[in-house]
Amino acid sequence: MSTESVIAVESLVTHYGSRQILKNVSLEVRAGEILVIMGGSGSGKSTLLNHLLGLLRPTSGNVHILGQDINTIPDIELTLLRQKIGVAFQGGALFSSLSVLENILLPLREHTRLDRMTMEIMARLKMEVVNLAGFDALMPAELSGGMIKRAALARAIVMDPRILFCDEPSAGLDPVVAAQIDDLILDLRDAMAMSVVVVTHELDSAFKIADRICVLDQGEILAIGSVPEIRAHPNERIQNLLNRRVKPVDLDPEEYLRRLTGGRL
Ligand SMILES: Nc1ncnc2c1ncn2[C@@H]1O[C@H](COP(=O)(O)OP(=O)(O)OP(=O)(O)O)[C@@H](O)[C@H]1O
Repeated sequence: MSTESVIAVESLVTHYGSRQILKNVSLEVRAGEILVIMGGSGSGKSTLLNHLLGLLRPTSGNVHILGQDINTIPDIELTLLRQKIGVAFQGGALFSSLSVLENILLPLREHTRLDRMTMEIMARLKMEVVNLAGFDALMPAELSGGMIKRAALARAIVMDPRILFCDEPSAGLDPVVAAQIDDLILDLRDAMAMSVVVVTHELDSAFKIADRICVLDQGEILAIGSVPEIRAHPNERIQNLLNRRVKPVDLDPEEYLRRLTGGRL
């Protein structure tokens, strides 16, 4: 694995209204690695992912993707940068009125001027890779959960991205199908020499695919390290997360009263 970094996040702070959600988050993603961002519900995973995609602006701090500051680059360069990034959204985000093939063709139609036959060949190559060959004409409603995830992955990699983002790739799948998706992500990284950022709360999946795991809790990074390092980490909050022990969040009494009264006190 290279030490070149494809993503660099520095001192990221973000708020929703007056509430601080990410607290001084810094991390890097190295070329060719699979970095798993892991954390419980509400820990800030989706918020962090949205920052990495340039969909949210931070209160302070910055995010560099492939060497460019995603919050300050001109729109035209942002469009070019986005072509080097593939995103497999949670739930697939397939267009229900388009067939599997048409869904996978979308990025090529949007970003290239290739002729139809070339685009179809490129899309079908990726359908082979994700084991969906021959399912061109099926509509999203006709797909199983695992097939939806595979179609979303095929669409995310159709432009041969440098970085692939996967949001909860195995959530909602039975264990066997979830394990197949994990294997597919490992195969894709090896075959396409991409960096992969996976957001998940599935421990088994994280331990199986991660080169490094970033543990997020209440908007802060508790640790970043290899699977053995995270498993053996002495931090109690990390061990609680790994052992699925739910510890009540320390609540400020004033904040608690404000919540109970709907902000009227
Ligand atoms: N649009 C929003 N407006 C206000 N607060 C928000 C918004 N989106 C998220 N939050 C809050 O920010 C915190 C982090 O949410 P986020 O969705 O990033 O967590 P998550 O780790 O992805 O959770 P999950 O695994 O349940 O999806 C939560 O407390 C959530 O309530």
